[in-house]
Amino acid sequence: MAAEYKIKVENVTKEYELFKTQSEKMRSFFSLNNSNVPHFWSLMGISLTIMPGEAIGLIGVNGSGKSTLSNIISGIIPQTTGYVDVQGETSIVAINAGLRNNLTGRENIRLKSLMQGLTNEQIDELMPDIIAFADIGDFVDQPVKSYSSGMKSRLGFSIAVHIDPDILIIDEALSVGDDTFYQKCVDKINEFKQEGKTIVFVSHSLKQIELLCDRVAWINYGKLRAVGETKEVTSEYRKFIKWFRGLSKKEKTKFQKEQKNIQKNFSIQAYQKEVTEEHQKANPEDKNVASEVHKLFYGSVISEKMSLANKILTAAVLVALIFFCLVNVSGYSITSVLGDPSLILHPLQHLNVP
Ligand SMILES: Nc1ncnc2c1ncn2[C@@H]1O[C@H](COP(=O)(O)OP(=O)(O)OP(=O)(O)O)[C@@H](O)[C@H]1O
Repeated sequence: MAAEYKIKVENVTKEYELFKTQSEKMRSFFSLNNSNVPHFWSLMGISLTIMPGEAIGLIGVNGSGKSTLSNIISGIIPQTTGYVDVQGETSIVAINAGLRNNLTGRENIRLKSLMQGLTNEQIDELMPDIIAFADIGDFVDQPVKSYSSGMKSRLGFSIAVHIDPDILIIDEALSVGDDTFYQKCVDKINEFKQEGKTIVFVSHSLKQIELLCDRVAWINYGKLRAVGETKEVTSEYRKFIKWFRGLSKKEKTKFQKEQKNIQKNFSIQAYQKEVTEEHQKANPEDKNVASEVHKLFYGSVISEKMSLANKILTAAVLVALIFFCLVNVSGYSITSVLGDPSLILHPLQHLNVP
């Protein structure tokens, strides 16, 4: 049976390790203990269901996790834990996502369309419409790095809407265009809505959100603070913004620091325990709640980190490889070297170095 929803995220979290340097990141790959690296939880358990044909707005202050969530939904980055199910093809338009700077506009159109599964014939057919909608003139054959942010946004938006996705995710992409382009986008988004397509719209502009969205989710420092009717949630959010602006500079810094500390000190184990207890309360007879919640947390996750077992295995393979290389160079048999490892230091063979 087909799912009723279009997008479902349950108990989704996202953790980042804040490495200071690239070499620190490399070292952590082989290290057995990463506890010295500061951790940051960009999302701390988000659950949200989005229905077909719905236009849902994501709002929240800078750094609250809106782009992280929209990138997880569009499959650009994996979640750390939790369940994500997206029924259909997504296409994301974001200010800084998707376009390759060294390629021309035309090449970007082809690349992105191919990545979305279109054939070259389909792309040839769509090309003039995409270029016309983006309205970037002769720049279409120039590298994207020479575009203004408005031009990039127009091109990104044009590609995204013309490849006809089931789900359109727009992350702040309308904020850099001029009024004429903005109106064109609004018309296109309304067209999409009438066709019953699903839209996830990330914006700091409450006016745009109120104009385009049926429902709004307010993400606040990694948590879902409210979700519901657009007017109700934007009104709550406006109250929060007013309260925040009323604080002194010192109070603002203190508040933000406290929120960030909560995100740094978030415990996934404690959260999993909390969710397990909630599920157990709702289903007191269910004996398998703990394993069900564990599956919900980790069942559909592709781990970005190497497990301890994998690290040990990789290290063992490396050591074995080095050992066999040394034995080979030494000229002794493996059994001789195993009997007397010091033989490796006195090779029978000598490399003929000119
Ligand atoms: N690759 C990364 N490494 C470390 N931290 C990251 C990374 N990407 C995002 N973050 C952090 O995650 C948090 C959420 O970022 P995100 O971009 O999702 O917020 P946002 O709500 O979209 O913000 P904005 O409104 O400014 O676009 C921020 O504190 C950010 O610094």
